[in-house]
Amino acid sequence: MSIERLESEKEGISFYKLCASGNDFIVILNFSGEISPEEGRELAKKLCRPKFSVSADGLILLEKSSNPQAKFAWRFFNSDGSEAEMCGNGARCVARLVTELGLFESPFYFETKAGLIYAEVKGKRVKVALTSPKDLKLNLVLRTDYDWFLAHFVNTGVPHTVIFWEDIENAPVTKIGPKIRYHEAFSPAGTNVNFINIVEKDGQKIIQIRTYERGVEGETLACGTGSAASAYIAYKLGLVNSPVNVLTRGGELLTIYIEENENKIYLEGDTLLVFKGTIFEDALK
Ligand SMILES: N[C@@H](CCC[C@H](N)C(=O)O)C(=O)O
Repeated sequence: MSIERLESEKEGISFYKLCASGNDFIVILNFSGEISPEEGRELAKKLCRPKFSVSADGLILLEKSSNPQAKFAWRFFNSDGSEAEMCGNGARCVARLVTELGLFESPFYFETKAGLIYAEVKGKRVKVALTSPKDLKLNLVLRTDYDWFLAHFVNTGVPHTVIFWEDIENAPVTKIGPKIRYHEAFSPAGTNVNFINIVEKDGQKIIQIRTYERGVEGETLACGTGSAASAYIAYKLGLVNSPVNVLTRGGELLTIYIEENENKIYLEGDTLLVFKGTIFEDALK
């Protein structure tokens, strides 16, 4: 393919690349519905690959919603092509994108498989209200072929298991993560797995977190719903007060607000608009 042809090529899928605290996403405007869910799954598998393609933790299709309360809907695909009900950091990214593009004015609601998400955008800072936490289970004993673990569980849009681990630098994220992710206690949906430690800095408690993500099948630099789940569990155990600061593996702080009266968790942090691009044929083979 010649440079001239590449430059003049009008065909191809336009996309945006965004990042929230090191959790990165490819976002495609699919309001025409041209890309089917099956094609979305295939695109995620191809385009999320590092080195061979754009590289990302997930791919998001923005679509029309039939819910009168929602401005739009999304389909979220993990990098392995699996579809997830929700993604906190992805939600912050799309809220920023549609606002920057002038498509919708903040605040607004949008539709996910987990339910309606409320979003407020202030420049690059985005705050979203997640779906109400459900299925809370504290103090589960999980046996694995390696060892047993004391764990906690909550669904903050997607399923999350939380394990306290003091030496967070050496937490066995990729060794034990998959064993818990596929543990029979969470079958068939599986779970994301968060290792957390609470430290005190300048009189303030901070949760350090590392997450093994379902559908990425590895550690990511941040997980919004995982940070929310961890803060919620630490709060329920009486270990922290709201708002809770969560230090992600990527080094950014996320702020989690727990509103008991509304039974809601809010997730706030910065977002990055990284680039806009066009996918060429070669990358779709
Ligand atoms: N990184 C996300 C969660 C994405 C979905 C997750 N991998 C799953 O399949 O449950 C976040 O920021 O919440």
